[in-house]
Amino acid sequence: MDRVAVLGAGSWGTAFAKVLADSGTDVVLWARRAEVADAISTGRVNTDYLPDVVLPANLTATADADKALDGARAVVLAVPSQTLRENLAGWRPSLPPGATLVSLAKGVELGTLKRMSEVVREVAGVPEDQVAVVTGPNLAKEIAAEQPTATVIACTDHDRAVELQHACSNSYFRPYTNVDVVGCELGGACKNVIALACGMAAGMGFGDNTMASIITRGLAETARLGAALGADPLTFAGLAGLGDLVATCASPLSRNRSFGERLGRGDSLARAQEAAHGQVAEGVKSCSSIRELAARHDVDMPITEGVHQVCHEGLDPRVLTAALLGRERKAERQ
Ligand SMILES: NC(=O)C1=CN([C@@H]2O[C@H](COP(=O)(O)OP(=O)(O)OC[C@H]3O[C@@H](n4cnc5c(N)ncnc54)[C@H](OP(=O)(O)O)[C@@H]3O)[C@@H](O)[C@H]2O)C=CC1
Ligand SMILES: O=C(CO)COP(=O)(O)O
Repeated sequence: MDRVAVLGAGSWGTAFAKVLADSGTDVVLWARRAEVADAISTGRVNTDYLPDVVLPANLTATADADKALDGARAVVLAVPSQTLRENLAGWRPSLPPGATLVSLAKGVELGTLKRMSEVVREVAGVPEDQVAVVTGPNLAKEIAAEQPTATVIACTDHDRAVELQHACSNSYFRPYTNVDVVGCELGGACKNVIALACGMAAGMGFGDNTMASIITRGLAETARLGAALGADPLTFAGLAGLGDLVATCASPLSRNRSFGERLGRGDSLARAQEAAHGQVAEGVKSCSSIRELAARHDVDMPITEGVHQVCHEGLDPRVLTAALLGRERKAERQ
């Protein structure tokens, strides 16, 4: 692939731009603040998000989105889920015709309850097969440090997914393709909410049995939602499902898990938000949209419901624990 634009120079946008560049693809990275673009251009470092990582020479940065988009074969969208619609609407006039539009965001839009690829299709006015999603166990800091990982490129157009796969394959990053966009996106969005629950459990002092139980039951409720929305059930056993769930729920690098941990230790939502230093913990908003989506499709998601109540209705995580344990007894695969 000749040239790729990455729009959004936070942790994952910057790390993914590095992955592309290290795979031999020329990349232009757009940062919304000129000082971030300047620091990358002059010092080869994103001082705000990945201060210890030297970025390769075939990665250039700009604060001018038109410049980044000019002639790009693929456009990677690396902004938070809840701002993607507004950002993309601004970029739409400059999107190169036919370019693959790639979402990195893991969330479900508040209000519309749309997945990110649905938002992209709607705002950019492109067909489903022009939109791809990259998702999997991909903690940005580890990838920026070139620690080996795998990921999934989901697109209904297999050839487009393969083209992107070539553009971002290297010695530390191994992308697989998948045509189940619905399942892959739901896996990425729902695991953030389950990671908040795991963080809460850790904050309350619970150990590995509790974590494993939340992860496994979290996967069960994610798969139930997936089934209702037409996802392939096997996707949830793969990198975009179980893989990302395990990485995010277990890692101290996860913003969602860390956020939940603060709530579990008794911090208020406002204090947890302050401690996030402006970095996005997508599950805090997506717990509400996913809960609504589940209700619309009559799907039972008790952990997601509880996380929503802790984050937005002031429920004490200890009360949530008691409520989850006190639910009506049932068979595991009911
Ligand atoms: N970090 C990770 O490990 C991974 C993240 N993801 C997903 O990728 C997406 C992006 O996350 P990530 O890069 O980590 O987020 P960060 O919080 O690290 O960075 C967010 C980026 O988006 C920019 N931004 C914030 N608000 C707006 C806005 N209103 N308009 C335009 N740009 C904005 C920020 O700019 P500024 O610096 O100027 O505020 C920053 O460049 C999320 O959906 C996340 O779930 C997926 C896999 C891994
Ligand atoms: O999506 C991620 C790892 O795959 C990053 O998780 P956090 O957003 O919780 O840091």
